Amino acid sequence: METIGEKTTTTAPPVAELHLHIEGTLQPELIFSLAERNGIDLPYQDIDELREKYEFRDLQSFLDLYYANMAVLQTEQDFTDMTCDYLKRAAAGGVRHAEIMMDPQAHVSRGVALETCVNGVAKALATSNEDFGVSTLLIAAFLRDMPEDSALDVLEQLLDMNAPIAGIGLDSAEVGNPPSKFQRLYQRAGEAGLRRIAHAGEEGPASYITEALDILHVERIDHGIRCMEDTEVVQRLVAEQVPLTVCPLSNVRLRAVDKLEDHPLPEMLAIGLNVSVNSDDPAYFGGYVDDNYQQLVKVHGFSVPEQATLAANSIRSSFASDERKAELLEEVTQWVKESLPPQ
Ligand code: HPA
Ligand SMILES: [Zn+2]
Repeated sequence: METIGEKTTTTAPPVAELHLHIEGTLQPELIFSLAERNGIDLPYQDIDELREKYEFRDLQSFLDLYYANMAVLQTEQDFTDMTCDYLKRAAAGGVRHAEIMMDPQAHVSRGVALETCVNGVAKALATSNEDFGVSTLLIAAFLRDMPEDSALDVLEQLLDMNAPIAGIGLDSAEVGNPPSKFQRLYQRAGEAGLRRIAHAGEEGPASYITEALDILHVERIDHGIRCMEDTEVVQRLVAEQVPLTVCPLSNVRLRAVDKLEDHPLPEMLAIGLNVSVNSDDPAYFGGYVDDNYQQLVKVHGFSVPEQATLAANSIRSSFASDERKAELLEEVTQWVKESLPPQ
């Protein structure tokens, strides 16, 4: 769709992807080829049968399949191949910087060594800028439906092995697992100099956002869309410009919103929240970050300037160096010039 006259464009802007689970990039084709490589029997006959399961009722129904499919990830090479596949596709869609979450507990609990999953992903990230033009950071995400002591144990192992992680995150089943459950984990991460982010306000209430900020001292909120239910929380997020890494297609596919037309992102942008657009688990939710942008243009008529604001928010909210941020913000400026109709 090329509708420059309406100030929209088919190409998404250069962005930083800040909310991406690397295990959520496992495409069905790769699941089947890794299963064959590792001699793993899958409970599906073919890719079509697997894809039929991608109809989710809620976050948990997705997580059940997300964790089950990880069974094919056994060797360092498996993790490297998965990460390279994502970086190649993300780069094609305009991603220039990616801060990638991985769930180490989901792998060590399957008998995969911590070094295997960490080194496998890290090997792909080490040359991502040269290979794909994407600068990257790795974030260890911890499972909130497991005990805090399990997370603390894995974090200590990551620190002991000097794992190349920039920060920690908190994901998995949100309701009933409030951020306050992980106060010691986040205190330890802060003492170790790690950046801190957390999922909050996806299915959980706006109060989880407040807990993540005041008890875990996070710098970014993953999702955060349920802030819109609490005026005071919204006012604080606007005043403090707390980054919210929103995932529109994910919210539709996990039924956090009924359809994209109902998504609060346009209002969130309009009232001055510091929002970015991300793909979350693109292999499961029908699109990479550029597909999210294109759906937002199609359904909500996001203009070139609005897309540029979202892109600039993603870059400014990243943990990239100031030099890298300036470089990417200049690319967004150039994208706007190329996307707007000639004066
Ligand atoms: N929310 C919680 N846990 C997750 C998600 C998410 O969006 N994606 C992968 N694990
Ligand atoms: Zn997520």
